[in-house]
Amino acid sequence: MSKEPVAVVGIGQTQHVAARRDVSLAGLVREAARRALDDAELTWADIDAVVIGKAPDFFEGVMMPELYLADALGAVGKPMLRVHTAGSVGGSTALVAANLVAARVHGTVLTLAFEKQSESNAMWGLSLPIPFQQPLLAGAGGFFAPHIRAYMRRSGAPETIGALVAYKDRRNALKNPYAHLHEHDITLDKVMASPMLWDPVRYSETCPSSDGACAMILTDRAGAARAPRPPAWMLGGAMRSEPTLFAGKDFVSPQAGQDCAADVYRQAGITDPRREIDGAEIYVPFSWYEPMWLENLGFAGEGEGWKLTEAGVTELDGDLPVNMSGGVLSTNPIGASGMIRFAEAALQVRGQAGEHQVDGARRVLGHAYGGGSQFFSMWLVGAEPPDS
Ligand SMILES: CC(=O)SCCNC(=O)CCNC(=O)[C@H](O)C(C)(C)COP(=O)(O)OP(=O)(O)OC[C@H]1O[C@@H](n2cnc3c(N)ncnc32)[C@H](O)[C@@H]1OP(=O)(O)O
Repeated sequence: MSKEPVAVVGIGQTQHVAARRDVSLAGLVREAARRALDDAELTWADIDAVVIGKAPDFFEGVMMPELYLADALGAVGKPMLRVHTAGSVGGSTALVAANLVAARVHGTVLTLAFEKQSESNAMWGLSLPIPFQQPLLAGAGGFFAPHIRAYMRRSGAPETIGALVAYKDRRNALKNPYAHLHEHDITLDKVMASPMLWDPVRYSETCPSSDGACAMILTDRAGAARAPRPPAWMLGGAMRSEPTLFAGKDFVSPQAGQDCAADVYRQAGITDPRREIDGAEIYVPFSWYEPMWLENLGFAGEGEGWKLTEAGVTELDGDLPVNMSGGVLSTNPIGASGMIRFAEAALQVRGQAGEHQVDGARRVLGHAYGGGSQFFSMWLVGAEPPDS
């Protein structure tokens, strides 16, 4: 039996900031959910099931928050499910919800991902002492910096590439009212003069820690026909995992990421991603991950990703715009960040991305990764249904 086509008919985000002291976790998620319902012009009664995701509980110190969020998310008397795949969770949560629609288990599903990092300290939360290793890691930056160095050495990329990505993403964020960082005085010189945090990652080349939530309403063909605004259609979606450490693991271009992208392209009938995809929202928490993931996702050959960045191809008005919303580099409520990538891709093909809209975007990729580059989730959305 063929799968039911899946449409995104509602999207809601909170204002992403360093600390949302005015709301509880429940208040934060409800705000995003309400906005998604309003966008779809639906009520809580129209939702058949709720699928939520967030990164590890120790980010807020609230264990199993899903136990008390059922009420805030209108899930009393309905199925509710929590997904966890570290930083990629926002993407995999959306895919679990999409698969419930595709399999005709539910007609309309609310999916939501969140993080309220101000309740804790993500950098030190991510500095876990791993058995049998030197306890020298300071946060995710400490973990990923050596892999960036490996990429720089392998590709021969000039030192300026990371700053170019940061300068672009922070300028894009100025066009996105929901973005956390709005640095109106940003310049390339300012990025390059910012303090070195985790060599080679400077202060302006890292993501902030954010509070925020993102929600989407996913529905079937009948639901899409009733939608008040143009839907985004899922053309392909996939997840892949691999262990954090194993002999032969390539941290610069993990096999799981390559396989995940290849699966999505196969489902969507894409044979040349660089030419057939109009833009991408890629999970880039540290600026150098833009060229690294461009290669991992097949947009550039090995060692060539930085050339796209340097040539301006990934700028908002470039040939392959990347992180039009300002990306993770400007907003990182970790658990929500993957879903924000998926939602921003959907906004683009719905023509509703406002000032950071790419003219005529028809097919856009949403990407997320998490853990020690071990979980990947991606989807490709289009302006037309998959069978059109
Ligand atoms: C899979 C993954 O997602 S891996 C990535 C996981 N996330 C991380 O590793 C988080 C990395 N970032 C950090 O650890 C922190 O934001 C740091 C170290 C860069 C800065 O730490 P702090 O100065 O203590 O940040 P804090 O959250 O208190 O924010 C202080 C101010 O600086 C701003 N700020 C935080 N980071 C940045 C940044 N990188 N660039 C510019 N401004 C920033 C905040 O918005 C806030 O401003 P506001 O008071 O006007 O709202």
